[in-house]
Amino acid sequence: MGDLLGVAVLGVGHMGADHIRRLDRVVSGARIAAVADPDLASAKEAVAGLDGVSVHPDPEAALDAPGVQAVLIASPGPAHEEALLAAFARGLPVLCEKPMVPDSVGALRVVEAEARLGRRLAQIGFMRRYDAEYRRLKSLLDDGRLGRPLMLHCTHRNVSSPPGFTSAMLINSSVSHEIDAARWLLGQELTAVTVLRPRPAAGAPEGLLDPQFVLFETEGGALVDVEVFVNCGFGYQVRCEAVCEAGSARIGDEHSMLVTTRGTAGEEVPQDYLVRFADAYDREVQSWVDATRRGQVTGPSAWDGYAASAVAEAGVRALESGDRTTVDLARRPDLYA
Ligand SMILES: NC(=O)C1=CN([C@@H]2O[C@H](COP(=O)(O)OP(=O)(O)OC[C@H]3O[C@@H](n4cnc5c(N)ncnc54)[C@H](O)[C@@H]3O)[C@@H](O)[C@H]2O)C=CC1
Ligand SMILES: O=C1[C@@H](O)[C@H](O)[C@@H](O)[C@H](O)[C@H]1O
Repeated sequence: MGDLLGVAVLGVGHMGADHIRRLDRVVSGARIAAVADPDLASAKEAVAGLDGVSVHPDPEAALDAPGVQAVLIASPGPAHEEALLAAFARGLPVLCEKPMVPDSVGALRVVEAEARLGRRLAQIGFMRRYDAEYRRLKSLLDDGRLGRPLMLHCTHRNVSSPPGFTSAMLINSSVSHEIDAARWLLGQELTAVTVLRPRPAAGAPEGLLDPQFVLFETEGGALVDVEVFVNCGFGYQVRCEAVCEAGSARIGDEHSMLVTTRGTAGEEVPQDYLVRFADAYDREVQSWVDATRRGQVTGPSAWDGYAASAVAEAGVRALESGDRTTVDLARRPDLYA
C-alpha cells in the first residue's frame, strides 16, 4: 500500500462512486485513503469492502486523514471552490470534476490562489481531451492537413436530465464540455455567444428550455455551434464535425453496436456518459495518478476551468437576454502561459 498514491474522494454520487470503482479496480498506482460526503450512509456504502479507508461527513476532515496525498473532487459544482482552496492550502494535488467552479468570479479566485502558490496543483475533469476520437481529431487539426478550421458543428444529447437541472445548466454543466473541447481543438479563446431556443420538447420537464442552440465565435474568426438537448429520450449522443478549408472530419459515430434481432438490424446507442466516455475517464484518471506520482500536474488547468466558466456565464446571459453576448476574460497569469 505504501507506494500507492493515497486519494481522498469528495462526493460519492454518480461520478464519485464511478471514480472510486475506477481508482480501486481499473487504474494502477492509487488507493482510496478517505472519502467525504454529507450523506454518510452513501459514503460508507461506496467504500464497503475496501481496506484502510476513513469515511467523513466533512471534506476538510478527509483531506487531513492519514495517508491522503491527493484529492479527487466529485461533489456538486457549487462545493468545488471551497474544496479546491482547502486542497491548495494543504499543497495537495487535485483532480476536480467540471465545472471547476460554476461562477467565473469564484473560478478566478481559484486561478489566483494557484497562481500565488506559483505551481499548478489542479487538473480539471474535462475528460473529452482523453477520448480516443477527440484525440484523433485534435491530431488531425494540429497537423494542418485539412487547413484552417472554419466551423465546428457539435451535438450533445442526453437521454434525460437529473432532478433540479435548470435551463442555465444546459450551458454551464452540459455545453461546458463543448466549450473546453472547442478551445482545446482550435487553440483559440471563445469571444462571443448567442443562444437560440426552439419550442421546448414535449419530453422536457415543465419550464426547462430544452433543447437550445448555442453559437460561439472565436478569436480567430471560426464559429462553433452546439445543439444541446438533455431530454431527447433516445440516447447519449456526442458528435463533433470540424469543417476546414481543405476538408472536414467528424467524430462521435463509433460508439454503437450493430444488433440484428427478430428480422431487423440496427445500432444500439449508449444511454449515458459513463458508457460513452468510459475509456476517456479511465485514461484521464490514470494520467492524473501517473503525473501526480511523478510530482507533475498535466491536463486541463485551472485556467481552462476558469475560461470555461466565463464563457458559460456569457452563454447564460445570452440565453436570458436573447442577445449576442461577449465574453470577458481576465488576464491569464504567467503560470498558465
Ligand atoms: N465529467 C463528466 O462527464 C461528468 C461530470 N459530472 C460532475 O461531477 C460532479 C458530481 O456530479 P454527480 O456525481 O452527477 O452528482 P451527484 O448529485 O450524483 O453526487 C454528488 C454527491 O456529492 C455529495 N456532496 C454534496 N455536497 C458535498 C460536499 N460539500 N462535499 C462532499 N460531497 C458533497 C452529495 O451528497 C452527493 O453524494 C459535478 O461537478 C458534475 O458536474 C457529472 C456527470 C458527468
Ligand atoms: O458532465 C456531464 C453532466 O454533468 C451533464 O449534465 C451532461 O449533459 C454531460 O453529458 C455529462 O458529461
